This record gives sequence, structure tokens and C-alpha cells, in this order.
Amino acid sequence: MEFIKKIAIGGDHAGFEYKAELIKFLTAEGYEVNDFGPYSDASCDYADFAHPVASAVENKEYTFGILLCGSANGVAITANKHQGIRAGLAWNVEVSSLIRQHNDANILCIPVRFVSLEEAIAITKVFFSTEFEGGRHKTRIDKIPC
Ligand SMILES: O=C(CO)[C@H](O)[C@H](O)[C@H](O)COP(=O)(O)O
Repeated sequence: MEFIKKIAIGGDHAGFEYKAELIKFLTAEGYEVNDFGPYSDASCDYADFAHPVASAVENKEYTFGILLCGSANGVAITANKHQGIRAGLAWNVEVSSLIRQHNDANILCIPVRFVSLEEAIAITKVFFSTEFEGGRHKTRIDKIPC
């Protein structure tokens, strides 16, 4: 059986609807997905959800994370405070592929107010089907921690 990636997903109120759709899509694809919230579209603070997702990936309970907010900047800034987290912001499939190939991103951040649901699904699909290239990019990501 193919290795099933465990995915932690979260965001804020802006990402609530897309989160539900991405969970449906990923579950149907055979991934194990855990919803870290929020659990309604009531206004909330992205850091309350991005930190737990980042911690879960950082401590290797989950292979990858997905974070969704309006511009994806709040969740990306928060997640990248964690050692061992490389949260990449992707607004199209090309960038989604590059954050895996070049940056070995382990958290995908999608700006839901700037992409359609179809685009968000395509971005997610590409992220999980693209491998890190290593080589010169490994040298570079090794220099990131401070
Ligand atoms: O964190 C963000 C930007 O850095 C996200 O886009 C949020 O979803 C956005 O700020 C939420 O804005 P709202 O006016 O409170 O809905």
C-alpha cells in the first residue's frame, strides 16, 4: 500500500469553506487529514490555528500541513516562526510546484481570497505530487535556520 501522508490543516475564518472542501478532496484521495480548526466561519485569529498546525508538523506527528487564510501571509508568517517549518505561500500551480522542488516546503499556505476553489484544489494536488529536488537547494535550505 502506498505511504499515506498525514496532513494537518487549519487556518482562519477566511479559509473555513475551502478547508472543508480540501479535506473532502484529500480524504477521497486517500490522505489522512486532521482538521485543526477553526470549526466555524466566525471571525478568529489565524495564529491560534497556525501555531498548532506548525507544531504538529515540527514534531513530526504529521508529514505536511496546509494553512488557509485571506492572503496566506498571516498563517505563513506564524508557521515560519517554528524551527524545521518551511511554510510556502502558493497562489498558482507553478509556485506550488516550486515551493516543493526548491524549498522542500512542509506547509502549504493558500491565499483563499485570491484563488478559486478549483485553483486551490489544483495547487494542493501539485504540492503533494511534487518532490524536493535536493542538490543545490538542499545546501540552501540548510542555511535557513538561525
Ligand atoms: O492574516 C491574514 C492577512 O495577513 C489573512 O488574510 C486574514 O484572513 C485576514 O487578515 C482576515 O481579515 P478579516 O478582515 O478579519 O476577515
